[in-house]
Amino acid sequence: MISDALLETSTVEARILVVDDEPRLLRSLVDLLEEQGFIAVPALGGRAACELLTREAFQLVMLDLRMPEVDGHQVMQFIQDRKIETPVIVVSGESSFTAVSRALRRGAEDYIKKPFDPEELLATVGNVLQKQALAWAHRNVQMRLEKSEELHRYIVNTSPDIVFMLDREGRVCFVNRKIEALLGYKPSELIGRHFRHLIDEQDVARGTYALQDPAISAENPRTFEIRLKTRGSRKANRYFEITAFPIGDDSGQFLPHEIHRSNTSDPCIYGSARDITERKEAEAFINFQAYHDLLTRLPNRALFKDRLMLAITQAQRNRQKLAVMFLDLDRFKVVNDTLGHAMGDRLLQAVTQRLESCLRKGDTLSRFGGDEFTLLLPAISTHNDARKIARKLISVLKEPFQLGEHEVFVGVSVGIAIFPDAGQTMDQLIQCADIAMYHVKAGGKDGYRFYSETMSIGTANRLSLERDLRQALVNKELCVHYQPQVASDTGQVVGLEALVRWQHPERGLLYPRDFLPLAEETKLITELSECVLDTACQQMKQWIDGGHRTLRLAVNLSPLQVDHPRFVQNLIAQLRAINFPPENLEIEITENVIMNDLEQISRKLQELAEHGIRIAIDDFGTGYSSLNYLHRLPIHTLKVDQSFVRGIRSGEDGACIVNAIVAMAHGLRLDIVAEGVETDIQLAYLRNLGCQQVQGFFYGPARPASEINELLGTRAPIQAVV
Ligand SMILES: Nc1nc2c(ncn2[C@@H]2O[C@H](COP(=O)(O)O[C@H]3[C@@H](O)[C@H](n4cnc5c(=O)[nH]c(N)nc54)O[C@@H]3COP(=O)(O)O)[C@@H](O)[C@H]2O)c(=O)[nH]1
Repeated sequence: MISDALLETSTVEARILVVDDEPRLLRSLVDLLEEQGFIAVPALGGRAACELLTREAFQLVMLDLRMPEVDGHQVMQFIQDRKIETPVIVVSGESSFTAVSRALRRGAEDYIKKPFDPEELLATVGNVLQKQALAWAHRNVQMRLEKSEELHRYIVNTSPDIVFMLDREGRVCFVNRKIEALLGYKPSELIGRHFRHLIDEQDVARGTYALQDPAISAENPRTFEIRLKTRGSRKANRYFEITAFPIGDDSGQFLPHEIHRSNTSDPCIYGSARDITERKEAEAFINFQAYHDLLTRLPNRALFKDRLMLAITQAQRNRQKLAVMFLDLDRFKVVNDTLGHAMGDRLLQAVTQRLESCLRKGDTLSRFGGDEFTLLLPAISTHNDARKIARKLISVLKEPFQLGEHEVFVGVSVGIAIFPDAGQTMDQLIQCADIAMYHVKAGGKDGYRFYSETMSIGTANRLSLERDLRQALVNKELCVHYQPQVASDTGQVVGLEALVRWQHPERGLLYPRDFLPLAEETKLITELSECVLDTACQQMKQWIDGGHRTLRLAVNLSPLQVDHPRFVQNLIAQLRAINFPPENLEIEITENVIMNDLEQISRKLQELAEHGIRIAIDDFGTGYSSLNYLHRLPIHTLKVDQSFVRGIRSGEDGACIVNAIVAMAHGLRLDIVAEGVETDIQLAYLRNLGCQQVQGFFYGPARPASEINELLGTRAPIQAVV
């Protein structure tokens, strides 16, 4: 190894090791060299020379050949073995061809014959030293170059970006090792392949065009985003930001070694590719979030409106129809409130899946908020197309949902608005579908309706109706009608259900379906129900005091009323105020009210039962599926819903359900009242089944108190209304 100090020394200051076994000759050679300004170090014999070469560095060795013990050939062997890179000039009395060629083969630079000519010797020394200095300088440059290339190679290979070069045809001439980490290809397998093979199919045209653009230059590089294909990775492609520009013709000489070995022509384009996959994914997520509902992954309101606007434009252009549906889940609140929000979320996801299973590719289902969905069916031919889909949606949601260990039932109310009949604009169509949906809800839920103009009139009237309802409570326009509950075996009236009516000054007698949904929406229901309870209790008190001691009053309670924190105290206070016997009162609540908050309801009902008030479950069998609560609550009566009673007449299924409910009520020792009895066949069937009490148009509708007075006055069994 050559030390830097030696390299920097001029040939004049060179240290020269002079080796001879003849002291006189040695001295004269040293003197001659020192006179010329060299630093001459004498070594008397081969052994001394080897010792000095081991310890010190020299730029030249002047070496005698024939020496005792260690001769000149052995010293050269020593120099060779130790890889000492000091040139040797042999100064010897031997001049045979064999001796000279042997010395030169061993590595001697030159050969001077003794006795030597001082001038010739000095000229040879100067030549060898200069040659040596040149060789060392060249080696030095070479080493620096190698180091520099190594450094650049390191920089290129450890770059966080892919660095590449392409030839004029677009074939890869060079690519750094980063490509393996990012895309899974070894650089060697890409050399010679066209860059286009790496580009994702969707971006090939854009990518190749960008690289061929004649406008790009080193000063004006082209930067573009593109997807590159991966190999052996979970992702099929990754996003890159590529910066590329053409390189000059003379760049070839600076190129990495491997380029020259490849089967490509000269590099023409230099580029770097930065992996921006994470940024792209984050952007995509933010974008997705802005236009989708994260729970269901459905388009949100904004995206739905956008798609609807486009669909309207297209439908207008092609003179086609389209349908907008507004879907609102029935009984979702009950599940959410009773089983918790996590279950509510799972239900919404499951509902989404089922709804999606009914749709075609071009349809857009969106979550509008809460348990509301909207659906766009672009380009339908007739109302019938929308009708079929609506029926399908309703039918798939009818099946129970399994949420963990809970089996729950929801339904859906669907309002449909058809373009252009219902409206011409996006907002009009959504609003009309919403109005139609509201009418489905008001009419008993779980169904569909097409929007019609008359619905809007109703909607416009809602505001005035609300004002009127407030006024009605003040003006005492609400009245109570009573429907008899009759013992199925004797025909005796055993109870009366209080049902509210509204004697509207202009519209005449209104029924609960005309105003109760509005009363619930506006929260006027609490006041209304209290007013009904008060009127009915006062009236019933007169009948009880008149001798009908066991006559029972059944009153419907609204969920809001029951939900009130002072519900029990208020009810008891109300009864006490008129001295009403609590055991003559039966409150009717639906299963949904119970499931709203089972714990709290259970406490409240327990308190009421302790006061002697009876509790009936209204519309039994139509609400929440879990029957657990029957054990946990103080329930006295089950009221079989009219829909099941109707089934007695129309088919086996309805009758089966009635059979099951009556059997269960017997098993649980509960009273049973069958609602909606309209025919003697139904009455006979129920009586045979052991259903003790019935109620329905067979015995007449709810009637004003005056008519009930007459009915009770006769004390005879009540007659069927023919
Ligand atoms: N919170 C309050 N809710 C009330 C009050 N009054 C009524 N309601 C609720 O409105 C529902 C509808 O009541 P209504 O229109 O009066 O209908 C009742 C009966 O008229 C009807 N019925 C009775 N027999 C028959 C029949 O043979 N056929 C037939 N098609 N309908 C019949 O059923 C309704 C009674 O049902 P139910 O209450 O389930 O016993 C009503 O359901 C109440 O929920 C009120 O003051 N407060």
